[in-house]
Amino acid sequence: LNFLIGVTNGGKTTLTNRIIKALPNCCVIHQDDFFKPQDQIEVGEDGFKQWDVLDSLDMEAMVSTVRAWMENPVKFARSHGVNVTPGSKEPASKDTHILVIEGFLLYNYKPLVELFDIRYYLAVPYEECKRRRSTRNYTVPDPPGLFDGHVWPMYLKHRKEMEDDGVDVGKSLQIRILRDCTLDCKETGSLIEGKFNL
Ligand SMILES: Nc1ncnc2c1ncn2[C@@H]1O[C@H](COP(=O)(O)OP(=O)(O)OP(=O)(O)O)[C@@H](O)[C@H]1O
Ligand SMILES: NC(=O)c1ccc[n+]([C@@H]2O[C@H](CO)[C@@H](O)[C@H]2O)c1
Repeated sequence: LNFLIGVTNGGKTTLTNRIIKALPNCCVIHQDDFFKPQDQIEVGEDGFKQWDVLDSLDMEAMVSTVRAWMENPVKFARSHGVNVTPGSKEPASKDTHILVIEGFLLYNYKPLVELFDIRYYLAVPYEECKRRRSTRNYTVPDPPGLFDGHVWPMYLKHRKEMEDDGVDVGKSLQIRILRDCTLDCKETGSLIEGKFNL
């Protein structure tokens, strides 16, 4: 299981799409697909719909989807239209199957944190993040002031919680990932950090 987490507009989806194009037997689960319907999103004291909190996501459904892949990656791949290499369905097949899970709030949900093998963290500075966000069209468009009033403060809060919980990123691996991902880093202008836990 590979986890790709990072700030909104850090380039997670872009990088994920490149990874799945480059690798066979590679499935992806997007956390954004698990947002609850709009009418179930709470409105905070600040007047904003609280999209950037765990309560806005059906995390149990997300974990069930991850478990479905773990139980039978070949079946999961086929039902999601992912090409599998011939022979993968043999019981003794040694083919490697990869799952990429990408999202902005993955490390703050314990049942998911327990499952990861490899994780990467994408970050972009405030100004760049705000600029990119302003070009996006989400299914529910950002009301004026949402970025500074909700999105960025929640990002800082969750990042701090993650660090306080000791979900740190390994330095040696960071170097290795930086080397492996030189191209992507240059292209995304993103900071990429990672940790292997094998
Ligand atoms: N290498 C890059 N250089 C410049 N802009 C980029 C790069 N990669 C992605 N972007 C732009 O940044 C925006 C966010 O990219 P992407 O959708 O991959 O991010 P994300 O982390 O998945 O965001 P979110 O979680 O909010 O959906 C897009 O408009 C995309 O075109
Ligand atoms: N995908 C959606 O339904 C949706 C709706 C409103 C806001 N968002 C934003 O998506 C980002 C994560 O990718 C978060 O910052 C949400 O604000 C998504």
